[in-house]
Amino acid sequence: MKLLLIDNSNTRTKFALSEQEGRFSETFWIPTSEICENTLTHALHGIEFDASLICSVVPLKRKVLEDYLNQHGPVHALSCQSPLGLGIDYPEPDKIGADRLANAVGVTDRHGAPAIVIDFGTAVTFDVISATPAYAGGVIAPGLGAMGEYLGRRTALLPQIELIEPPSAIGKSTQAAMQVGAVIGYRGLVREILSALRHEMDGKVQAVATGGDASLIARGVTEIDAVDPDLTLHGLERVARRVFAIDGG
Ligand SMILES: Nc1ncnc2c1ncn2[C@@H]1O[C@H](COP(=O)(O)OP(=O)(O)OP(=O)(O)O)[C@@H](O)[C@H]1O
Ligand SMILES: CC(C)(CO)[C@@H](O)C(=O)NCCC(=O)O
Ligand SMILES: [K+]
Repeated sequence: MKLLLIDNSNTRTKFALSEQEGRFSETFWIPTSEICENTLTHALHGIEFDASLICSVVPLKRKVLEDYLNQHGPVHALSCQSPLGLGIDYPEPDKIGADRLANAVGVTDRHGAPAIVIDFGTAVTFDVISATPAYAGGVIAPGLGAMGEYLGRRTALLPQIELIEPPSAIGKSTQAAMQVGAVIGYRGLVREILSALRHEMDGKVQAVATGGDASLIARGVTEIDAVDPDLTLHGLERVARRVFAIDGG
């Protein structure tokens, strides 16, 4: 059975086909702002699949995706009601972003629990999975992109910057100085939050990073144990296999 997995996030919407567990083909992305019936028809032209699973944190786009995919077979939208294989220890489970739930499933399945998963996307999210395993809550902070963009928009003299490793901590240009603030400053944010989370948990807890900016920020941060770029997709696949009753689900 061929599954179409869709991660509908605020910046990019990622698509992947899965026929064999853990192997993704036909992976591509579309800017989320451009998701409409037309772009979907073009992007999915010639791609065959039997069922699809949507993980959306953009309700209007989720509706467009669901309406389109419903014409092409069974569709499941990931939520706290989905067969996650995890408990949820949280006062209002239906308020948790579907991507955060997918990340919790992915990290538990691939790395075990307890764990902290950090997703460096438009926002950076930290999600905690207890030893049970159960989703226990987490942290939402501005993404690295937002940190870079904000100063360029709100000041007269500061430019937009490219988010790359600065050559030294002492910035020798406006751009370099801003890159230190964003990239090195961001690593400090990550270390401090991880330390506070681990302080409230028992024993050794691994931290796994994913999302667009994960490899840049994780560089040299020993508090992050692994970078797993496709963690959200793996979580989606795991849930899809259960929903559509595929072997190994
Ligand atoms: N080709 C790219 N296009 C857009 N962003 C990119 C790209 N490559 C890396 N990035 C970085 O990835 C970040 C966005 O990450 P990602 O694609 O994981 O976002 P997202 O999943 O849409 O975010 P979110 O889930 O928070 O909405 C941006 O801050 C940017 O710095
Ligand atoms: C935090 C984001 C934007 C990260 O993609 C998403 O998970 C979301 O919109 N969540 C809803 C609020 C919450 O998770 O508490
Ligand atoms: K994401």
